Amino acid sequence: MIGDNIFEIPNDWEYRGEGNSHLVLGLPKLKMILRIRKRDKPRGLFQWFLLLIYDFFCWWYDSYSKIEQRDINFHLKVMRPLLGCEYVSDAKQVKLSTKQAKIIEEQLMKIRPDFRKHRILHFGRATLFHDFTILETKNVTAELGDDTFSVEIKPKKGWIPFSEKCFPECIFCMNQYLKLETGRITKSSSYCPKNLFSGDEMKVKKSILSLIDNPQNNLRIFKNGIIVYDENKDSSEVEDVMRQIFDMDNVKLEMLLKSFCEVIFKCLTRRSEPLPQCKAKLFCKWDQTILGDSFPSGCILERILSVQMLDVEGTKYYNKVLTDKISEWGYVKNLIDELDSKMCVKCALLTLTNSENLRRKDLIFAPYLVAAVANDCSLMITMRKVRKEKLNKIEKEEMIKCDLGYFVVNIGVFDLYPKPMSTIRKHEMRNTKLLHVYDTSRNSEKLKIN
Ligand SMILES: O=P(O)(O)O[C@@H]1[C@@H](OP(=O)(O)O)[C@H](OP(=O)(O)O)[C@H](O)[C@H](OP(=O)(O)O)[C@H]1OP(=O)(O)O
Ligand SMILES: Nc1ncnc2c1ncn2[C@@H]1O[C@H](COP(=O)(O)OP(=O)(O)OP(=O)(O)O)[C@@H](O)[C@H]1O
Repeated sequence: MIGDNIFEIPNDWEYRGEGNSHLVLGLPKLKMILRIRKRDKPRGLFQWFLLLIYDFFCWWYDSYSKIEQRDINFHLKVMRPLLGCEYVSDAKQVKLSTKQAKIIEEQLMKIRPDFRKHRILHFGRATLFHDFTILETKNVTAELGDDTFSVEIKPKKGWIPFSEKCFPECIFCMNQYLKLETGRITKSSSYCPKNLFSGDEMKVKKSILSLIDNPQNNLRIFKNGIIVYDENKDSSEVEDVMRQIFDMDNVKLEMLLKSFCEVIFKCLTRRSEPLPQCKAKLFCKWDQTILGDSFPSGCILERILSVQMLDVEGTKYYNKVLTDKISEWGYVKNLIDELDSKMCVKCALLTLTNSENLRRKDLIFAPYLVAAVANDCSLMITMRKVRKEKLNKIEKEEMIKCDLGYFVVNIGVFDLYPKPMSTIRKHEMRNTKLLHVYDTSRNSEKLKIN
């Protein structure tokens, strides 16, 4: 917490976007984003009244701030070391005044998408993170274009754990049938996370094209922090966005898209510094043994996939051993308290959960729940084109090159807060539903053909 002082939201704030659990404001002058928790909107006067009383007690005991700090600790002490500090932002909790909060809430009503309005802002829980749509160019000597573009990808689950190997398709692909049925999407996506996480150049590039064709909530493109392409735009608008990214008028769209895929592929598979040496080396290398040389070491695809791979067994197993006595969030504090600081987080986590005399029983579920965060996180590639190409050798090596020029880039990962224990039950129910909907959809397709 920044003292107990109230954080003044700067006047230049802008609505950046929101998911199911958080709403995000961009704060351009601070180069930060403010990520505010959301909660269900109470229905009826009685629920509002209960919430008011509950809020009062939470304020009295400072509970909201403690809960937010718990999540920040998980972000900083579990997810950040697993993915690498170069990809994950620091985090600082802030307190907002009720008056400010009300003003912002009112102004946001006009901007927020209707399907997200059933959740309201939980101003007791807010945190500042680095704004990944801003590119640090202090050390770049080359002349750069004026605009910064950011490509946000929510890659979803690319790893198939043991009990899901018999599923007809991956969770993302099966979920398309369910989302079609519930009206969340109008057209099925040809994107598949397994292809993106294959590391294979052709498959990764094909995945990027699929995301452009049908972005859903898996692709967004920003220009200087303002959305220019997402599921709400017409796919024909991508041409103008590509022209702006490459700063080129006389090149065919096909060539622009080819170069875009080239840049994104190179970013997703860009080698990075190895994680700090782990003396134990018990589990930190096993995923690399499985992955072989599919990826350049330390690239963002490898880092996310290796966290997803912490779930070896799959939902079915964890759901079977889960009892109702286990609390929703207790595992987060227990995990942070029990991690052995002499090992890397992966070794410490798996040593802990494989130990025969595990003191905190809820830690058995930690690998699954940490993997669940990696299955749902997002990454952002931020880039600015080099205007004049008189670059020295070192500059060229640091930049990303494609047929249409050089780019300065940065890669960030976010949405790394813990998930509650009930996520396991939720996933088990979802999987049952997915299999059912998949089956009925396929059967009705077959009937149509016959
Ligand atoms: O269950 P999934 O795979 O559909 O993922 C949920 C996401 O749906 P998606 O399929 O990406 O559209 C969902 O995203 P949307 O609300 O659909 O944009 C959330 O990210 C949800 O996480 P949480 O409940 O906010 O912590 C996600 O729930 P978790 O699975 O991470 O618990
Ligand atoms: N550090 C960041 N830098 C730039 N933009 C960000 C950052 N964090 C979040 N955003 C933007 O805010 C949006 C919502 O944030 P986030 O994904 O964390 O919300 P969420 O509700 O937790 O998501 P989900 O529905 O996946 O659980 C993102 O889609 C992204 O566009």
